[in-house]
Amino acid sequence: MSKPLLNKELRLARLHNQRRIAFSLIERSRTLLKPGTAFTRELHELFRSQGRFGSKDRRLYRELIYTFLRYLPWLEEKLKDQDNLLDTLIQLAAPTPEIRSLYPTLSDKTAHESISEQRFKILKREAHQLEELLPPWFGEHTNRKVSIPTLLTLITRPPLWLRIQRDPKEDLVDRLKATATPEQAEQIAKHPLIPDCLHAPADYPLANHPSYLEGEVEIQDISSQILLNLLKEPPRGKWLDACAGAGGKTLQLANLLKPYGKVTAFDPRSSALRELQSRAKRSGLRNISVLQQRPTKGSYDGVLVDAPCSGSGTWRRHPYLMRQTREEDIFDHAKTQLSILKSYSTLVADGGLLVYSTCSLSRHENEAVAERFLETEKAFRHEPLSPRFGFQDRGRGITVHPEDHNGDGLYVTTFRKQD
Ligand SMILES: C[S@@+](CC[C@H](N)C(=O)[O-])C[C@H]1O[C@@H](n2cnc3c(N)ncnc32)[C@H](O)[C@@H]1O
Repeated sequence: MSKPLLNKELRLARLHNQRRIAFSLIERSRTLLKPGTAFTRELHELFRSQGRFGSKDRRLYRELIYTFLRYLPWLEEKLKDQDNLLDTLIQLAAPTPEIRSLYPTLSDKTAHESISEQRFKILKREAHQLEELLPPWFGEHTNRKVSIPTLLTLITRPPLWLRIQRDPKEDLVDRLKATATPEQAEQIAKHPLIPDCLHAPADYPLANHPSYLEGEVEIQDISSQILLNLLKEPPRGKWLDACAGAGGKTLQLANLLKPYGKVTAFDPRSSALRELQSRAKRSGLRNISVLQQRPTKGSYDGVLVDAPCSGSGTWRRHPYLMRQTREEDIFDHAKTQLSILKSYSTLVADGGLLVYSTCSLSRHENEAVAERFLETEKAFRHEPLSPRFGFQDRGRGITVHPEDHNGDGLYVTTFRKQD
């Protein structure tokens, strides 16, 4: 047998194997959709159970599984036909290098739709039908009508948003472009409106880039970056980031505070705090401290309560949440949010600011919680956010929708404690 023929056969055998593994993982991932299942952790375990999975394998199978979850209501019937399901998924998924390697297996050689928002058309559906992909209660919960642009955003994964954390010595954009493919390089640019914000394609290989390893840039979704830029006055003094998670906002806050203030971060998840500490170290910022115990005393000029929530604003990044969240979960979250907000409001100094935010698009977790808070906490008044980037606080906070800046969805409102 000649060598090229052998290579072709090996390649086909590999593709066949990849498709078999993908299908089995997709079937098994459906069992992780029960409400309350830690989907990402379980998926990680599922990948580990496959033995020798490298980062490329994980990227490939995750992209296929997440694509499946985005379109689940339309794809369930295709589970009966493995080849048909995989061919469809390969066309719907983002054309990453790993996905591209699967193209030749498409039986009908259909060209991949280059415009991500139009890919659903291969399923012979119209844009308005995309609503069928969302949980039926969702439209009733949002404070803006679920429009076609909303739907198109919710079914596509967002780009990689970066925040410039340190003034770069030389042109950062050029350095990021230097390690990108020509296609990726074309999409790397500074945002024209949002300070320090950079756009890169979702598949940009950032993990080993010196600018990332040395803390010159951090990963932070654009809407999350917008949040602190909407405060009426730049933050000053002593701040508490009460629900800091892995520190996305802690780092940005520390940057905005320096050299006039500092931020103390807390989160009940010690693993998140460990990640926060390593990111803080990388950033070189010295005005961040971490609390391992929930703070019960103290008086802060600002307290940020970025509360745990349903995460519906992050469905495009975490499509499993769209499949796991039930309407009753939203109401449970709202109760927890109100209680967390009230408990940390006691740490706000007289004249200080309390910031409440969620990455939910449900008004029950957002405006309704803020209203209930103001009903009982008479020392606080709503303080309107700054009208920037086209947003306007009409007395009920601001919702940044995923389609506004091609990022996550979130809600933010602020309360001033009276002197
Ligand atoms: C939306 S996430 C925070 C994201 C983070 N602020 C960021 O910018 O990356 C909500 C966080 O609240 C934490 N949390 C849950 N219950 C809490 C509580 N009672 N007090 C403080 N944090 C809590 C969760 O562990 C989770 O990390």
